[in-house]
Amino acid sequence: MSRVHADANAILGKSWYDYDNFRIDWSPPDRYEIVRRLGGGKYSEVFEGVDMLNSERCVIKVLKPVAAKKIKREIKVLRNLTGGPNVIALLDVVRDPSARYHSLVMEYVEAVDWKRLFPILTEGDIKHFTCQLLLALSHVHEHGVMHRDVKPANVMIDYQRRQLRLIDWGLAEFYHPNVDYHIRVGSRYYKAPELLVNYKYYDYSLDMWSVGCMFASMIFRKEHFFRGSDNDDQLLKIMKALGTELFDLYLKTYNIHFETEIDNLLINYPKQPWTRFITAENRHLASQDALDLLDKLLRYDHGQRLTAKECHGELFLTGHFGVDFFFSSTPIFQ
Ligand SMILES: Brc1nc2nc[nH]c2c(Br)c1Br
Repeated sequence: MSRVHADANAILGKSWYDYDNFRIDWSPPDRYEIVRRLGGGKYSEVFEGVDMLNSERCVIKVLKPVAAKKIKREIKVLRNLTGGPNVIALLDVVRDPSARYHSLVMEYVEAVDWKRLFPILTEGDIKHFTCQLLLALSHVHEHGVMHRDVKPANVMIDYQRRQLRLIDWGLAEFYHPNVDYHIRVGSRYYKAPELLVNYKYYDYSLDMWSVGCMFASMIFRKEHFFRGSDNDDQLLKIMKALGTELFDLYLKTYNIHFETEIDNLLINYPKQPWTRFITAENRHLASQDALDLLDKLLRYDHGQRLTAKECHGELFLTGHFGVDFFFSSTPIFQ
Protein backbone atom coordinates (compact mmCIF):
# COMPACT_ATOMS: atom_id res chain seq x y z
CA MET A 1 0.00 0.00 0.00
CA SER A 2 1.25 3.49 -0.82
CA ARG A 3 3.06 5.26 2.04
CA VAL A 4 1.21 8.47 1.06
CA HIS A 5 -2.25 9.45 -0.27
CA ALA A 6 -3.46 5.83 -0.06
CA ASP A 7 -6.96 7.12 0.75
CA ALA A 8 -6.97 10.13 -1.62
CA ASN A 9 -9.67 8.70 -3.88
CA ALA A 10 -11.76 7.37 -0.98
CA ILE A 11 -11.77 10.91 0.42
CA LEU A 12 -12.37 12.65 -2.93
CA GLY A 13 -15.25 10.28 -3.56
CA LYS A 14 -16.75 8.20 -6.35
CA SER A 15 -17.61 11.24 -8.49
CA TRP A 16 -13.86 11.91 -8.58
CA TYR A 17 -12.52 8.52 -9.66
CA ASP A 18 -15.44 6.71 -11.26
CA TYR A 19 -14.77 7.43 -14.92
CA ASP A 20 -17.13 4.83 -16.32
CA ASN A 21 -20.30 6.57 -15.28
CA PHE A 22 -19.91 10.09 -16.52
CA ARG A 23 -21.39 11.70 -19.60
CA ILE A 24 -19.17 13.65 -21.99
CA ASP A 25 -20.65 16.69 -23.77
CA TRP A 26 -18.78 16.65 -27.07
CA SER A 27 -18.37 19.95 -28.92
CA PRO A 28 -18.49 20.03 -32.74
CA PRO A 29 -15.02 20.35 -34.34
CA ASP A 30 -15.79 23.39 -36.53
CA ARG A 31 -14.21 25.82 -34.06
CA TYR A 32 -10.73 24.34 -34.57
CA GLU A 33 -8.47 24.15 -37.59
CA ILE A 34 -5.46 21.84 -37.89
CA VAL A 35 -2.22 23.65 -38.79
CA ARG A 36 0.48 20.93 -38.75
CA ARG A 37 1.24 17.46 -37.40
CA LEU A 38 3.29 17.43 -34.19
CA GLY A 39 3.62 13.72 -33.62
CA GLY A 40 1.80 10.49 -33.11
CA GLY A 41 1.85 7.18 -31.33
CA LYS A 42 0.03 3.91 -30.87
CA TYR A 43 -3.12 5.55 -29.61
CA SER A 44 -3.27 9.00 -31.16
CA GLU A 45 -2.11 11.57 -33.73
CA VAL A 46 -1.20 14.99 -32.35
CA PHE A 47 -1.55 18.24 -34.27
CA GLU A 48 -0.96 21.94 -33.72
CA GLY A 49 -4.24 23.71 -34.29
CA VAL A 50 -5.86 27.11 -33.98
CA ASP A 51 -9.02 28.02 -32.07
CA MET A 52 -10.84 30.27 -34.56
CA LEU A 53 -12.89 31.91 -31.81
CA ASN A 54 -9.84 33.52 -30.20
CA SER A 55 -7.07 32.84 -32.74
CA GLU A 56 -5.14 31.04 -30.00
CA ARG A 57 -2.80 28.17 -30.89
CA CYS A 58 -3.78 24.82 -29.39
CA VAL A 59 -2.91 21.14 -29.59
CA ILE A 60 -5.42 18.68 -30.98
CA LYS A 61 -4.90 15.07 -29.96
CA VAL A 62 -6.99 12.83 -32.23
CA LEU A 63 -7.54 9.50 -30.53
CA LYS A 64 -7.40 6.36 -32.67
CA PRO A 65 -10.39 4.00 -32.42
CA VAL A 66 -8.18 1.47 -30.58
CA ALA A 67 -7.97 3.92 -27.68
CA ALA A 68 -11.76 4.24 -27.54
CA LYS A 69 -12.34 2.32 -24.30
CA LYS A 70 -9.91 4.49 -22.34
CA ILE A 71 -11.04 7.89 -23.63
CA LYS A 72 -13.25 8.40 -20.60
CA ARG A 73 -10.39 7.77 -18.19
CA GLU A 74 -8.05 10.24 -19.90
CA ILE A 75 -10.77 12.91 -20.05
CA LYS A 76 -11.79 12.36 -16.42
CA VAL A 77 -8.16 12.61 -15.25
CA LEU A 78 -7.56 15.76 -17.34
CA ARG A 79 -10.82 17.36 -16.16
CA ASN A 80 -9.88 16.63 -12.53
CA LEU A 81 -6.29 17.89 -12.87
CA THR A 82 -6.63 20.81 -15.32
CA GLY A 83 -5.52 23.91 -13.47
CA GLY A 84 -3.00 21.99 -11.38
CA PRO A 85 0.60 23.30 -11.43
CA ASN A 86 2.40 22.40 -14.67
CA VAL A 87 -0.33 19.98 -15.76
CA ILE A 88 -1.37 20.42 -19.39
CA ALA A 89 -4.78 22.12 -19.55
CA LEU A 90 -7.68 20.43 -21.35
CA LEU A 91 -9.59 23.14 -23.24
CA ASP A 92 -12.27 21.13 -25.07
CA VAL A 93 -13.37 17.67 -26.19
CA VAL A 94 -14.61 17.45 -29.77
CA ARG A 95 -16.20 14.76 -31.90
CA ASP A 96 -16.99 14.85 -35.61
CA PRO A 97 -20.65 14.36 -36.68
CA SER A 98 -19.97 10.77 -37.76
CA ALA A 99 -18.69 10.18 -34.18
CA ARG A 100 -15.76 8.35 -35.76
CA TYR A 101 -13.04 10.55 -34.25
CA HIS A 102 -12.74 11.83 -30.71
CA SER A 103 -10.22 14.59 -30.01
CA LEU A 104 -8.84 16.41 -26.99
CA VAL A 105 -8.02 20.11 -27.41
CA MET A 106 -5.24 21.22 -25.10
CA GLU A 107 -3.18 24.34 -24.44
CA TYR A 108 -0.22 24.77 -26.75
CA VAL A 109 3.39 24.61 -25.49
CA GLU A 110 6.38 25.86 -27.48
CA ALA A 111 8.30 22.70 -26.53
CA VAL A 112 12.00 22.11 -27.18
CA ASP A 113 13.01 18.58 -28.21
CA TRP A 114 14.68 16.66 -25.34
CA LYS A 115 17.50 15.55 -27.65
CA ARG A 116 18.49 19.19 -28.07
CA LEU A 117 17.65 20.25 -24.54
CA PHE A 118 19.39 17.80 -22.20
CA PRO A 119 22.96 18.66 -23.42
CA ILE A 120 22.53 22.40 -22.74
CA LEU A 121 20.79 22.44 -19.37
CA THR A 122 22.70 24.29 -16.64
CA GLU A 123 22.56 23.33 -12.95
CA GLY A 124 20.03 26.13 -12.39
CA ASP A 125 17.91 24.84 -15.30
CA ILE A 126 17.98 21.29 -13.93
CA LYS A 127 16.82 22.48 -10.50
CA HIS A 128 14.18 24.77 -11.96
CA PHE A 129 12.63 22.24 -14.34
CA THR A 130 12.90 19.29 -11.95
CA CYS A 131 11.14 21.42 -9.31
CA GLN A 132 8.38 22.21 -11.84
CA LEU A 133 7.97 18.49 -12.69
CA LEU A 134 7.83 17.63 -8.97
CA LEU A 135 5.21 20.32 -8.32
CA ALA A 136 3.04 18.71 -11.01
CA LEU A 137 3.51 15.18 -9.63
CA SER A 138 2.92 16.13 -5.99
CA HIS A 139 -0.38 17.77 -7.04
CA VAL A 140 -1.35 14.77 -9.18
CA HIS A 141 -0.42 12.16 -6.53
CA GLU A 142 -2.22 14.15 -3.78
CA HIS A 143 -5.30 13.94 -6.00
CA GLY A 144 -5.14 10.16 -6.28
CA VAL A 145 -3.66 9.79 -9.79
CA MET A 146 -0.56 7.94 -11.04
CA HIS A 147 0.71 9.21 -14.42
CA ARG A 148 2.46 5.89 -15.29
CA ASP A 149 4.28 7.23 -18.36
CA VAL A 150 6.66 9.94 -17.09
CA LYS A 151 9.45 10.35 -19.65
CA PRO A 152 11.06 13.26 -21.54
CA ALA A 153 8.62 12.92 -24.47
CA ASN A 154 5.76 13.57 -22.03
CA VAL A 155 7.39 16.56 -20.34
CA MET A 156 6.94 19.62 -22.58
CA ILE A 157 9.57 22.25 -21.75
CA ASP A 158 9.34 25.76 -23.20
CA TYR A 159 12.95 26.75 -22.52
CA GLN A 160 12.48 30.42 -23.42
CA ARG A 161 9.50 30.94 -21.13
CA ARG A 162 11.03 28.53 -18.57
CA GLN A 163 7.70 26.67 -18.44
CA LEU A 164 7.07 22.93 -18.09
CA ARG A 165 3.89 20.92 -18.70
CA LEU A 166 3.30 17.23 -17.97
CA ILE A 167 1.31 15.79 -20.88
CA ASP A 168 -0.23 12.55 -22.18
CA TRP A 169 -2.54 11.25 -19.46
CA GLY A 170 -3.65 8.31 -21.63
CA LEU A 171 -1.97 5.78 -19.32
CA ALA A 172 -2.82 7.57 -16.07
CA GLU A 173 -4.90 5.67 -13.51
CA PHE A 174 -6.57 6.34 -10.15
CA TYR A 175 -4.73 4.70 -7.24
CA HIS A 176 -6.67 2.45 -4.86
CA PRO A 177 -4.96 0.38 -2.09
CA ASN A 178 -4.43 -3.33 -2.72
CA VAL A 179 -5.52 -3.17 -6.36
CA ASP A 180 -3.34 -5.00 -8.90
CA TYR A 181 -2.54 -2.83 -11.93
CA HIS A 182 -1.33 -3.67 -15.44
CA ILE A 183 2.44 -3.89 -15.71
CA ARG A 184 2.55 -3.22 -19.48
CA VAL A 185 2.62 0.55 -18.91
CA GLY A 186 5.25 3.25 -19.29
CA SER A 187 8.13 3.39 -21.76
CA ARG A 188 11.01 0.94 -21.48
CA TYR A 189 13.91 3.20 -20.45
CA TYR A 190 11.73 4.75 -17.71
CA LYS A 191 10.02 1.56 -16.44
CA ALA A 192 10.38 1.03 -12.68
CA PRO A 193 11.73 -2.32 -11.35
CA GLU A 194 8.26 -3.31 -10.08
CA LEU A 195 7.02 -3.35 -13.69
CA LEU A 196 10.02 -5.41 -14.81
CA VAL A 197 9.48 -8.13 -12.18
CA ASN A 198 5.69 -8.18 -12.72
CA TYR A 199 4.83 -6.79 -9.30
CA LYS A 200 1.29 -5.43 -9.84
CA TYR A 201 0.52 -3.78 -6.49
CA TYR A 202 2.41 -0.60 -7.33
CA ASP A 203 1.47 3.00 -6.54
CA TYR A 204 2.43 6.66 -7.11
CA SER A 205 6.11 5.83 -6.43
CA LEU A 206 6.15 4.26 -9.91
CA ASP A 207 6.39 7.83 -11.27
CA MET A 208 9.25 8.71 -8.90
CA TRP A 209 11.51 6.06 -10.49
CA SER A 210 10.89 7.75 -13.85
CA VAL A 211 11.73 11.15 -12.31
CA GLY A 212 15.00 9.58 -11.10
CA CYS A 213 15.79 8.37 -14.63
CA MET A 214 15.15 11.87 -16.02
CA PHE A 215 17.17 13.54 -13.24
CA ALA A 216 20.09 11.14 -13.94
CA SER A 217 19.80 11.94 -17.63
CA MET A 218 20.13 15.66 -16.88
CA ILE A 219 22.95 15.59 -14.32
CA PHE A 220 25.03 12.98 -16.19
CA ARG A 221 24.15 14.41 -19.64
CA LYS A 222 23.05 11.03 -20.98
CA GLU A 223 19.90 11.03 -23.13
CA HIS A 224 18.51 7.88 -21.47
CA PHE A 225 20.28 6.74 -18.30
CA PHE A 226 19.16 3.07 -18.33
CA ARG A 227 18.90 2.10 -22.01
CA GLY A 228 17.77 -1.52 -22.28
CA SER A 229 17.17 -3.31 -25.59
CA ASP A 230 14.17 -5.17 -24.13
CA ASN A 231 12.49 -5.50 -20.72
CA ASP A 232 15.01 -8.11 -19.48
CA ASP A 233 17.96 -6.05 -20.67
CA GLN A 234 16.35 -3.01 -19.04
CA LEU A 235 16.41 -4.82 -15.67
CA LEU A 236 20.00 -5.93 -16.33
CA LYS A 237 21.11 -2.32 -16.90
CA ILE A 238 19.48 -1.35 -13.60
CA MET A 239 21.08 -4.27 -11.74
CA LYS A 240 24.53 -3.38 -13.07
CA ALA A 241 24.13 0.04 -11.41
CA LEU A 242 22.17 -0.74 -8.21
CA GLY A 243 23.70 -4.20 -7.64
CA THR A 244 22.24 -7.67 -7.10
CA GLU A 245 22.28 -7.70 -3.28
CA LEU A 246 19.62 -4.97 -2.95
CA PHE A 247 17.63 -6.55 -5.79
CA ASP A 248 17.43 -9.87 -3.91
CA LEU A 249 16.45 -7.96 -0.74
CA TYR A 250 13.71 -6.18 -2.72
CA LEU A 251 12.29 -9.47 -4.02
CA LYS A 252 12.28 -10.87 -0.48
CA THR A 253 10.68 -7.77 1.08
CA TYR A 254 7.67 -8.01 -1.24
CA ASN A 255 7.76 -11.80 -1.61
CA ILE A 256 8.18 -11.40 -5.38
CA HIS A 257 8.89 -14.61 -7.31
CA PHE A 258 11.11 -13.64 -10.18
CA GLU A 259 12.15 -16.40 -12.57
CA THR A 260 14.37 -15.86 -15.57
CA GLU A 261 16.29 -17.91 -18.13
CA ILE A 262 18.56 -14.91 -18.77
CA ASP A 263 21.97 -15.99 -17.41
CA ASN A 264 23.14 -12.39 -17.13
CA LEU A 265 20.32 -11.69 -14.69
CA LEU A 266 21.61 -14.46 -12.41
CA ILE A 267 25.14 -13.05 -12.08
CA ASN A 268 26.03 -11.08 -8.93
CA TYR A 269 26.72 -7.43 -9.69
CA PRO A 270 28.17 -5.03 -7.12
CA LYS A 271 26.37 -1.75 -6.40
CA GLN A 272 28.13 1.06 -8.28
CA PRO A 273 28.71 4.36 -6.44
CA TRP A 274 26.92 7.19 -8.29
CA THR A 275 30.33 8.91 -8.66
CA ARG A 276 31.13 6.10 -11.15
CA PHE A 277 28.99 7.93 -13.74
CA ILE A 278 30.78 11.29 -13.46
CA THR A 279 32.75 12.33 -16.55
CA ALA A 280 34.61 15.47 -17.59
CA GLU A 281 31.44 16.62 -19.45
CA ASN A 282 29.01 16.27 -16.53
CA ARG A 283 31.29 16.98 -13.53
CA HIS A 284 29.92 20.52 -13.18
CA LEU A 285 26.34 19.19 -12.87
CA ALA A 286 26.79 16.01 -10.79
CA SER A 287 27.26 17.70 -7.40
CA GLN A 288 27.21 15.62 -4.19
CA ASP A 289 23.77 17.14 -3.42
CA ALA A 290 22.53 15.96 -6.82
CA LEU A 291 23.96 12.45 -6.32
CA ASP A 292 22.42 12.25 -2.84
CA LEU A 293 19.01 13.20 -4.24
CA LEU A 294 19.35 10.74 -7.13
CA ASP A 295 20.19 7.96 -4.68
CA LYS A 296 16.87 8.58 -2.89
CA LEU A 297 14.90 8.23 -6.15
CA LEU A 298 16.55 5.28 -7.89
CA ARG A 299 15.69 2.64 -5.29
CA TYR A 300 14.42 -0.85 -6.17
CA ASP A 301 12.08 -0.70 -3.19
CA HIS A 302 9.31 1.67 -4.27
CA GLY A 303 8.38 2.23 -0.60
CA GLN A 304 11.84 3.75 0.00
CA ARG A 305 11.76 6.27 -2.88
CA LEU A 306 11.22 9.93 -2.01
CA THR A 307 7.68 11.14 -2.65
CA ALA A 308 7.25 14.05 -5.08
CA LYS A 309 6.65 16.41 -2.16
CA GLU A 310 9.71 15.21 -0.23
CA CYS A 311 11.86 15.41 -3.36
CA HIS A 312 10.68 18.93 -4.18
CA GLY A 313 11.47 19.99 -0.61
CA GLU A 314 15.01 18.60 -0.76
CA LEU A 315 15.73 20.01 -4.18
CA PHE A 316 14.30 23.40 -3.35
CA LEU A 317 16.38 23.66 -0.18
CA THR A 318 19.66 22.11 -1.33
CA GLY A 319 22.60 24.39 -1.95
CA HIS A 320 22.66 27.48 -4.07
CA PHE A 321 20.21 28.00 -6.87
CA GLY A 322 21.21 29.52 -10.17
CA VAL A 323 20.30 33.15 -10.86
CA ASP A 324 16.82 32.08 -11.96
CA PHE A 325 16.02 31.17 -8.34
CA PHE A 326 15.30 34.80 -7.62
CA PHE A 327 13.22 35.38 -10.75
CA SER A 328 11.56 32.01 -11.36
CA SER A 329 7.99 31.26 -10.40
CA THR A 330 9.16 29.48 -7.26
CA PRO A 331 6.34 29.64 -4.66
CA ILE A 332 8.05 32.09 -2.28
CA PHE A 333 8.32 34.62 -5.08
CA GLN A 334 4.90 34.08 -6.65
BR1 LIG B 1 -0.50 17.81 -25.30
C1 LIG B 1 0.91 18.00 -26.47
N1 LIG B 1 1.29 16.92 -27.14
C2 LIG B 1 2.33 17.05 -27.98
N2 LIG B 1 2.91 16.12 -28.77
C3 LIG B 1 3.90 16.74 -29.43
N3 LIG B 1 3.98 18.03 -29.10
C4 LIG B 1 2.99 18.26 -28.19
C5 LIG B 1 2.57 19.35 -27.47
BR2 LIG B 1 3.39 21.01 -27.70
C6 LIG B 1 1.52 19.22 -26.62
BR3 LIG B 1 0.91 20.70 -25.62
